[in-house]
Amino acid sequence: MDHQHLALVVDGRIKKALATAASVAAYSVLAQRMARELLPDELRAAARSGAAFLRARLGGAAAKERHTLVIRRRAADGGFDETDALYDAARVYVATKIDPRAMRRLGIARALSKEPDGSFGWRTRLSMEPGDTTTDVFDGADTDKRSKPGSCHKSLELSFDAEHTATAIERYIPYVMSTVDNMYRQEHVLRIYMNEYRSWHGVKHHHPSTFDTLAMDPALKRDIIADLDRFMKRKDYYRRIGKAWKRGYLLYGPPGTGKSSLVAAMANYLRFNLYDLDLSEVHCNTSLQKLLMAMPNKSVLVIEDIDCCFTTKSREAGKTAAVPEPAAGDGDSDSDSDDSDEEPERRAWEMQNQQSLTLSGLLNFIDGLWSTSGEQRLFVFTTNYKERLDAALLRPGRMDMHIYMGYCGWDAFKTLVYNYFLVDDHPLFPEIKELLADVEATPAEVSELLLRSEDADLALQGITKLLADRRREASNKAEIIKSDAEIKSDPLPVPSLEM
Ligand SMILES: Nc1ncnc2c1ncn2[C@@H]1O[C@H](COP(=O)(O)OP(=O)(O)OP(=O)(O)O)[C@@H](O)[C@H]1O
Repeated sequence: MDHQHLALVVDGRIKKALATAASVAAYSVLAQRMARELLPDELRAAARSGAAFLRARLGGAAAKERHTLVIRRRAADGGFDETDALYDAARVYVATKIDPRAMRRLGIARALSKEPDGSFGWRTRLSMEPGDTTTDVFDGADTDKRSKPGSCHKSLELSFDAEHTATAIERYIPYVMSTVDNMYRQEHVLRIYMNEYRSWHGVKHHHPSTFDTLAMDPALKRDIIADLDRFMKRKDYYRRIGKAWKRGYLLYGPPGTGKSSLVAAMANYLRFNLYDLDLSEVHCNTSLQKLLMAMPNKSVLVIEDIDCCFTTKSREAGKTAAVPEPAAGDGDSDSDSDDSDEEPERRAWEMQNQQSLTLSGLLNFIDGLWSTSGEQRLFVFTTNYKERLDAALLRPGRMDMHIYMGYCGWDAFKTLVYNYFLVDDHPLFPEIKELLADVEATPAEVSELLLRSEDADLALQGITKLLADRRREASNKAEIIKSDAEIKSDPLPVPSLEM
């Protein structure tokens, strides 16, 4: 017998483990962890699988009809070298289910794998051997996967009770695909793209900011994470309500409160590439459209300091008659860069017509028909001065979430101290907590002081001093203002001259 029985077990806990910890190149690590943490499930699954197998083999009154899906290495109509995407995904998925302790025979290999930071390292990979079995439980339904390596083609077989056919095809297969997609995303090195004139240029993005390291109000942080999670799951929802699968965030607050860090944390969390749009490089709406059209799915568009990007003049220009523009090139661009042989006349024309880049042009494009041509795109605008923003940007429904990034509160402070020193308590904490309630300091200021010393005591003393000085200055200032006000309300009697 030259085939594999792969009996996979998926329940809520394993799904979670896969979502957070799985790595395509770390099958063995994951498998060992799962074996350690989830042994009772595995045993349960093994028992279930055995029973199902016996039922199917022996027949009898209790045996249920089983259906099988054959996942071939090459799709029936695929070209000679074309490997079926589902076959690849299923093999990767199956590998994550291996419990080395439960297998008598296992394939083992050493391979060079790319780490998330872009470096390479050796990893051990385990794989199923012919004759092995694993069971997966998806929403309570058992599925068996079997692999049949043949002489001309290989295939995997997925079998399940006939009553679960719709679940297997419509939900389980997409689940396997998206699980593997997420695993690849965790491994994929993120990039940040910047625009130069009409094209994007990308570099590797290793911004260390994550939601764990971000210092902010914990409830707000939870809300943002929940919002992102909801957004990612809502493909069918957006389709049903007839809206583009995109989401807009407006981040506002004083300089140094973590707006850029939050953008990086969002991109890292979703594993999306960043497109950092510098509008001073964009001279008209056509160029803007070209750039946006080159922005792929699953990406984040960021425009920083949006309040500085559009002058009143340019806002109004959008309302006046459109300036005739030279015919745009092919807008159906998938590439990141397409302006290498841009005609100098076009560039000159656009430079002369800078006023034609408008906020309404940007917003119309983001909300318009183009927005429905892509999926899973985030738009993030940041500003230090929300009150200066155009009403068109603030109107309800324009940006889905307005997020205030404020001065360093107590929880944010503790996060920063933990980030830098792995310290979650200190004798100076009560005094600092009291000071933070009275005076304003940005997380950037606090971070800078924490970075100055490798000694937590010294760093915290520095912060205590900064905050105490600031409180003293504020109280001196308040005293002066108060006495000025008293003088004004109680002016010295002016001598009057009586004739
Ligand atoms: N909320 C925060 N959590 C963690 N670190 C922070 C936070 N805010 C600021 N920092 C630290 O300060 C540096 C500057 O912060 P960041 O650029 O994110 O602030 P910003 O609000 O975007 O500032 P600006 O408005 O000037 O662009 C960061 O690199 C980080 O080290």
